Amino acid sequence: MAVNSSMEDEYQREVLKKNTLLRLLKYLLVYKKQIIIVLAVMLVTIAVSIVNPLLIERAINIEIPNKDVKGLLTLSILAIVLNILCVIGIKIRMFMMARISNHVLLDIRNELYEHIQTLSFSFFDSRPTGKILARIIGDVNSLKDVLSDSVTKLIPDFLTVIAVIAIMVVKNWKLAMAALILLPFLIAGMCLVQNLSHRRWQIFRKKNSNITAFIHENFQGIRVVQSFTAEEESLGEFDSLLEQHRKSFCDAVRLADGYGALIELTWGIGSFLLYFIGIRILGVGNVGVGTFVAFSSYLSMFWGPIRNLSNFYNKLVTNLSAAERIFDILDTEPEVADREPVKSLPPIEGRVRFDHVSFSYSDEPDTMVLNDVSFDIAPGETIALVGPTGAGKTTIVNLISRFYNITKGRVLVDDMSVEDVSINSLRKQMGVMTQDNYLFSGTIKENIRYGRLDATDEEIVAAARAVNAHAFIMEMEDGYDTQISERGVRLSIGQRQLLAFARTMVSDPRILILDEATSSIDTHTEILVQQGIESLLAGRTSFVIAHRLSTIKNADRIFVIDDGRIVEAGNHGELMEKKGAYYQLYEAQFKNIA
Ligand SMILES: Nc1ncnc2c1ncn2[C@@H]1O[C@H](COP(=O)(O)OP(=O)(O)OP(=O)(O)O)[C@@H](O)[C@H]1O
Repeated sequence: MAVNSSMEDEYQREVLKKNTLLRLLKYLLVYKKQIIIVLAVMLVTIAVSIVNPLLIERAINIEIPNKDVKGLLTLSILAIVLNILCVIGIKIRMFMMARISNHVLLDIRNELYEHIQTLSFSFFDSRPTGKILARIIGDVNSLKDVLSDSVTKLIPDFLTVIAVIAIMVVKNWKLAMAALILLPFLIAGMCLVQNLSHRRWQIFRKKNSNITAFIHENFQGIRVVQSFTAEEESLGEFDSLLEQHRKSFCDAVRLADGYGALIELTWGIGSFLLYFIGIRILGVGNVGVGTFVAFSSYLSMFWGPIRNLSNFYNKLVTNLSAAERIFDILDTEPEVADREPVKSLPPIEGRVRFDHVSFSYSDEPDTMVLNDVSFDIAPGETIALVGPTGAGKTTIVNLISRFYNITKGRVLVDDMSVEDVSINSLRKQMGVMTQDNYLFSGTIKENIRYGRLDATDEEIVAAARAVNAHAFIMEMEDGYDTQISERGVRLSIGQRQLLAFARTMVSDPRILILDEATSSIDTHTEILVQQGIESLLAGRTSFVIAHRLSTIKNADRIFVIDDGRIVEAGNHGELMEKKGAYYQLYEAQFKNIA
């Protein structure tokens, strides 16, 4: 199913819930030492809470009838000390557990982020950024409660239930049976409800992710939305997403609420049975008031945790779908990956060869975007790629950097197939400049240094000078230390291009891929940009998806691409003489641009 729209639900594999749970617990086990301390503290607090009713029973059955004030006082002091210890213990365990679960969330988020970085273009092509964000932020956040509750609630509640049952059975098994007789019904109800509930929470998560994707996409494109005055339509779509979200939440929560009522009912009937059987069948005289009071306390100590456990179970079912979504991404293998045995590409001269390359973005037949493309480029040559839109120019350059796996044929760099060398060693020697020229928030210097992280300040200035960016940078308030915001919105389009040139210049790649921006800029900046391009291209093998006549004319060879094939190749003069596809393109497109 398509996922590249905020209006569509993502496809998600059905995953065995038990596996998801075990996998989540593995993250907790990294902190087993701290968890052991939490559990030890917890055992003490549980023991104290279980002893409490026994103290009351003793007070009512023995000390009060015997009017033993000293005994009562001793019991009270003991109860106070134990309960203070219990409160301190609870605070310690809560603090420690909050820290552990926070660490686990960071670990998961880190692993997710690291993994997503390894995924190929095809992964990002098929998913809006908002949906990826929803998984890294929203889904990971919703695991927080499950993680901390699984240790701070699940284990103590479970232990409490076991301990209370044991004490009740030892003290009076008939009363114990009376109190617990409804438990099997509750468990059966829980099993019935959970499958349905899980599915509904899965739907809710998808709707949630659609909203994040929509908001992200809309704010990214806010300039387009506002300039086309499409706010109303946007709002309409958003309302519809909110409505779907509300409905999915209500569907899921209705089940959860119904289940909560069932627990309360079972608790009430359990208490009734305890008193009924105790008084009518066993007789108060046979049981003792103190024992009744103690049993009544145990009953709430029993049903309280049972209620917590089922709430936890509910939460688990709710959030397990978030965990599944996270693991779904972690299990996605990068389509483009190093092939074993992987070799590092040694420093290259810059020869590039396409050997009968065909390529399709999808697995479906008859969708070839490139058809049997072959060429051989000598080191240092500049190739201009021209052709109608959608012809396959970007696709050709994407394959040189191996952003996608080639469907048929081979791409060779210095006679080594790009599929046989490590992706890292290949891309390190390439400079890829798309029209996007993405700049990050930070200083100008940091943005240029992104090209090569160990570049010195002098190298950064030299690179900026070489591409004509130095002058405008020095005119800014803090020169190279001027802060720019995300995407460089404070800069003009021409300035952004010059900065992107400097960033590539500092990385000093042997092979340069440049998608020339088409946007028109003022004549002065245009001259600067043209000179910048010339300095960038000098001495490197360059592929330019060319839109400037000057670049095309200066290129050693021009490839005219049409329908995924090279239909003509040669320099400007040769192709003009030929009066073929290039000549027509020149007459139609390039003749009138300087
Ligand atoms: N990520 C993608 N997934 C699927 N199809 C794609 C993808 N990118 C491009 N295409 C398709 O591949 C074909 C070639 O696209 P490409 O971007 O290589 O063309 P182009 O010559 O660079 O066009 P332009 O000059 O408009 O940028 C087009 O039909 C396009 O729709």
